[in-house]
Amino acid sequence: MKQYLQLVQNILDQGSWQTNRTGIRTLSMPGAMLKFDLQQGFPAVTTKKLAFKSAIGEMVGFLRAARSAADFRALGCKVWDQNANENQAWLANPYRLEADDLGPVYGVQWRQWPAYKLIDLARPHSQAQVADALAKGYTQIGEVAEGGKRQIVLYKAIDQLRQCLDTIMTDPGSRRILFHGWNWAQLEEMALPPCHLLYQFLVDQSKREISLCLYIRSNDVGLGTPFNLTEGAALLHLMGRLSGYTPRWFTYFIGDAHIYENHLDMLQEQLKREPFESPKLVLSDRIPDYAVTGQYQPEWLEKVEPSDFWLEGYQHHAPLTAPMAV
Ligand SMILES: Nc1nc(=O)c2c([nH]1)NC[C@@H]1CN(c3ccc(C(=O)N[C@@H](CCC(=O)O)C(=O)O)cc3)CN21
Ligand SMILES: O=c1ccn([C@H]2C[C@H](O)[C@@H](COP(=O)(O)O)O2)c(=O)[nH]1
Repeated sequence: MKQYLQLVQNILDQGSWQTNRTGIRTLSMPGAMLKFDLQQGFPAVTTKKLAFKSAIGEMVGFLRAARSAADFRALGCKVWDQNANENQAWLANPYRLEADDLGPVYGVQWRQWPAYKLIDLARPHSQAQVADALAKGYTQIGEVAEGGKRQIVLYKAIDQLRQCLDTIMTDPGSRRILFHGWNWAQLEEMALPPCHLLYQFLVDQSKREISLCLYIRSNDVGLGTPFNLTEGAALLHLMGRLSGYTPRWFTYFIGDAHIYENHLDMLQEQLKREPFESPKLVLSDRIPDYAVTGQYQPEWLEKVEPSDFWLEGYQHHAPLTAPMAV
């Protein structure tokens, strides 16, 4: 995983000091890209011990639309505890429901993006529009009268991830297979607005390969990047397994790439270490391979467990860690 070390070195060479909401300064660099051929191995950091089980637990939590740090802990991932319970701004936020609550973060948007339609009954084809919305799974939740106009309110929770998987199956040539976490209508209800927020899947029908472009608006290169690389690549493997395509290119775009001041020692130490060969990700045989079964089983998006994922041949240097900025 030389690319990770190159990113760290680039930030050290070209970054500049910035202040931010956490009170811990960062060396920051605008714009970075890492691109991995997953056929050559899994992008696990090797210059320290990757908390693989924790990262996979977080991803499984996203798949299940978790909104509580307790849900993540139950999956073996403790990294949300501080954001849920130690951030003063969040503790004072009226949308925080209870201890451990995170609000409608990541998975809630991935699996249950709230969608509303307002249909003015006086406008052309309004009845056909209502019928179309009902056929697409919306339910009528009310009626409002605004300025004398009658409007129907319809609601549905959009399962963006499932729609992506469905589209990979039904229209693999589509250039619209993406899901988004940045829901402006709910940002203020979240403990933290999403960092990894745009996932686009690209299918190569002739090679029977699937690729992912992931955009991360803000990335903590010391702690966040190793997790985000693991989760993005594992998600691509899972989507490939369920749709019968081989995972290939994982392209990782960062908006604000930064190193927190108190992570510098950890990263300097990693730069002194020679990276090992990349390991291989293995998915349990429990997860049905569409290429083998020919049976589409999208319910496995929810059924997978952290124990269904493991690394083979993972060689790493001694563990290193550093505090998370809250
Ligand atoms: N400042 C900050 N950085 C982040 O990367 C981050 C947040 N906040 N808030 C939300 C999530 C949580 N993520 C995190 C948070 C902490 C670790 C972390 O402490 N990792 C340790 C080991 C953790 C473990 O053993 O479970 C590490 O050494 O990798 C990783 C990802 C990524 N996110
Ligand atoms: O998956 C994640 C989640 C969070 N981060 C980091 C990036 C930043 O250091 C903080 C978020 O703070 P903002 O002020 O909202 O940018 O968390 C990450 O790297 N990966």
